[in-house]
Amino acid sequence: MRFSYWYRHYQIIAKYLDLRIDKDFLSSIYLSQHLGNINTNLHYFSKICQSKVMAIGAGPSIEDKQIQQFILDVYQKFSPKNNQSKETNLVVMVADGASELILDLEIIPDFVITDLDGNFESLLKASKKGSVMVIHAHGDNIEKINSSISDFDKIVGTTQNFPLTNVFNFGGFTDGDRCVFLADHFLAKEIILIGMDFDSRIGHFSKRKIMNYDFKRKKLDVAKNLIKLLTRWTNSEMTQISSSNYPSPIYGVDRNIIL
Ligand SMILES: Nc1ncnc2c1ncn2[C@@H]1O[C@H](COP(=O)(O)OP(=O)(O)OP(=O)(O)O)[C@@H](O)[C@H]1O
Ligand SMILES: Nc1nc2c(c(=O)[nH]1)N=C(CO)CN2
Repeated sequence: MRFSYWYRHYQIIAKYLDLRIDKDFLSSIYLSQHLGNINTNLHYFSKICQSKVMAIGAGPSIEDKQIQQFILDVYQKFSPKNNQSKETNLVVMVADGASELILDLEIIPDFVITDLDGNFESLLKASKKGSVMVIHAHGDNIEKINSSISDFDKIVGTTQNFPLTNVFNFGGFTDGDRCVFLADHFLAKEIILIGMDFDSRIGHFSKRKIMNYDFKRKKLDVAKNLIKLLTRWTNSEMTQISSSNYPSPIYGVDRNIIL
């Protein structure tokens, strides 16, 4: 997404959520400093091109057994070690809190998209097992950026503000919709949205203690609207998988499948 186009949306989001744009910028500067001058390996993302991406959020539907079975079935069928056809590579992208479940299912995510707000043990475990950590700097995680970056191995920095050395802006806001923007940016052939239940209750794998419920709900509104916006121009085919317990259709996606 072109930065100038994103920036207009970011300004609207900042106003809606009452965010401090200066603090967002400061956080990105710290992240850039921590990552240093050695070029980030953007080669990590090359596997996304023409792939099938499972973009997994922490909505309540991932607590349902049939959704977990769906994730396992897709993984078993298309993961590089099982995929005989080699036509479509599978890439697993997980938003923050959902990494706990995905690791429990014995899947190592290719990418964990995080603002370091999720279960820290799961983030560390994913990183130790080889996941690329796509770490997002914003005005409300400055302390975590400064204290935790050195705990992770393969890191790519992101921001919702101006891009800086080793800190990229691929568009998107919450960890869930940023998975989808990242997959689109690196030209995924297909994006399967799972656990993106933006109209439902806050998922158990999302933050356990919600400090500000209204703020969290508003962030989910933003996420849903951004994905709707992306459906207007993306060339990736988008399929949303949800469960009948938590219907949260995103209009504009190519297919809505309710399990
Ligand atoms: N009902 C839902 N509850 C929670 N997360 C959801 C839901 N539906 C979709 N999601 C997506 O799953 C992602 C889970 O991420 P998580 O809540 O762990 O971290 P986050 O984006 O940093 O949120 P926050 O900082 O607000 O806690 C969210 O970013 C959101 O995009
Ligand atoms: N300033 C600020 N920016 C964000 C925040 C947040 O809490 N504060 N949360 C996000 C993920 O949900 C994404 N961006």
